[in-house]
Amino acid sequence: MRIEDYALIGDMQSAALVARDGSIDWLCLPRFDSPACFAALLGSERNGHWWLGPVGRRPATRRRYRGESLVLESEWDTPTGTVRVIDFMPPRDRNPDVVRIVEGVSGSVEMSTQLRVRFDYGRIVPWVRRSDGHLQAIGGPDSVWLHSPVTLKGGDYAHRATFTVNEGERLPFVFTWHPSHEPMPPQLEPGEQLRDTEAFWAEWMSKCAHTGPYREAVVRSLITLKALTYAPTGGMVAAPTTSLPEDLGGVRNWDYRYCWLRDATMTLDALISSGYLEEAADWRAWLLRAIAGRPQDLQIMYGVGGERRLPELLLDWLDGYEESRPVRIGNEAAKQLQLDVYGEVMNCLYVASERGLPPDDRAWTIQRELLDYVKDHWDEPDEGLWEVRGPRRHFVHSKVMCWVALDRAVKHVERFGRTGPVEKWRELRDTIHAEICDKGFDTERGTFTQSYGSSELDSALLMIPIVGFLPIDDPRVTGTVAAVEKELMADGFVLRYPVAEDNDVDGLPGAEGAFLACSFWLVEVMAMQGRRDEAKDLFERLLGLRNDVGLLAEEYDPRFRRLVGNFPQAFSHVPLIHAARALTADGAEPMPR
Ligand SMILES: OC[C@H]1O[C@H](O[C@H]2O[C@H](CO)[C@@H](O)[C@H](O)[C@H]2O)[C@H](O)[C@@H](O)[C@@H]1O
Repeated sequence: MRIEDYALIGDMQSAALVARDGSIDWLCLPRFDSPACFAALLGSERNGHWWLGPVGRRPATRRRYRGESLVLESEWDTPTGTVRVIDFMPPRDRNPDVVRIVEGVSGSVEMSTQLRVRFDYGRIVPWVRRSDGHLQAIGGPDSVWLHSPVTLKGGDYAHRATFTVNEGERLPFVFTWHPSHEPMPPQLEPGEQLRDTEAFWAEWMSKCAHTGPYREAVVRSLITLKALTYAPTGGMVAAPTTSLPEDLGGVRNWDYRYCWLRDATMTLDALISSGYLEEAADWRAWLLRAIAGRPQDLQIMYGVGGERRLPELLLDWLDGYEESRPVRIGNEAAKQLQLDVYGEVMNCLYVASERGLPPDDRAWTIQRELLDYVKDHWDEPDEGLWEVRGPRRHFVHSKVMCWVALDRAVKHVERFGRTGPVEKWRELRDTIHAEICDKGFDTERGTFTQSYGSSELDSALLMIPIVGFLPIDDPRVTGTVAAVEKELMADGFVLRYPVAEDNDVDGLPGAEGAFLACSFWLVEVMAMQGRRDEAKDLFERLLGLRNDVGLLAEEYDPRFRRLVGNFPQAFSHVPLIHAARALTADGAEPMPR
């Protein structure tokens, strides 16, 4: 299956990927970052999956989400009739459930299902038994139950059934996880769960403040971002998958099931600007707990519960998506120095205050400590927002975001009467600004560069006008935007930096596709420059990369015309929302974000 063949369902604690042919190929329980019980996505069906569809196994004729919800409907037209499968995960009460309801739409259709549970990322074949007519699979700490009027029979380490569904009939399947030492959880009534799940999403969408064009794309992005939040703590994952390759067949395979301060703050900016302040309050509480302690111990990412240790492990029993090895869990980038996150956190908390998030003294105390850290470390080299695995550098974007940290602190004082050494912050803000303009700008080429003294470009430089570091009509901005457009485009989309088989910009072998976030940033910048037609054209081409249910991965590889990287990716859906807003706004001022 291609990455774009998957749809997402989730319960704000974990998520599953449902293939176009009705197979659930990825599901981690009970949390986003728990071991997968279906890992066919990164190996084969032998690593666990749950297929449900008409016999003969073929892609659905059409799929959609039911209205503005995360309830998926796949329909197959067959020679004998039409059948619908409704897939969803009810927002969690106690145990995680996947509910699948088969509905006869017309005629009668012969259906089939195959369930292979493999705990621990496809490695553990569970012990399966039947109790009171229900199927239970147990392996170590995990237990799952399948409740259904359809009886599945075992053989060849899988459970299968074939059955007929007639017009007007409904046959439910409910798959429930619980810790294996606990008794079977109470059974759900699937029809009631469907109503409640739809009501949950309707209620959440009723708060959406987005007006203007592109509503459908913005709404799907908002729902996807909400699905990536971890409800118990307020944390949010960058994507629900690990190791979907940025380079098909290559080694650029990373685990995104963690809470990056960068991705999370950007997600919040998008949610806040769309009217969702509650998520901002939850995330601020998560942040304060996660970073509690000494500011020098701040990490750039955490587990969704605030965990700090995310050691990288290789799962050698998985072949990888289209043989893209290694499959990694954990992420060593957690230990990197990425100075931009200080600016992102300060900006996000400032925007939240502007939008009415009530003040919190503890939050301000921590912000002041973060500023102390910036004061002492802004002039050090770091790994930057792209988390390069090569040597540290003086990344221009990192320094710009240090400027943002101080700028938003000053504004916080000016606007909300907070106290702090504001004169010192102003001075340092000016010092950083002057150094960037001096050391990060190539006067001969008329462009800012990726790092001090380098000749490389970087699309993160598009953030310079977006965050308000320089005005959009400053010649240095004009030159940088022109250079990015000239040198970093592939098939009309934007690369983050000039990565190719024969250079070593990021310390990794192989190449990668166009980075979708950067392409959306260019839309925003073009809109600010008054190039509305070009901005609209690029934006609509980007929308054309979404799959049939509106989802985007991290990158698009123009060589293969395919989405690549983890999926669906918050870092792509966030700038989609900002770009849509920029196209409805008027003028060259940076968007409040
Ligand atoms: O390119 C190498 C790095 O790739 C990943 O980082 C990317 O994903 C992050 C999560 O969305 C994002 O915050 C970052 O800007 C991206 O470069 C990976 O997580 C890193 O371990 C890896 O070094």
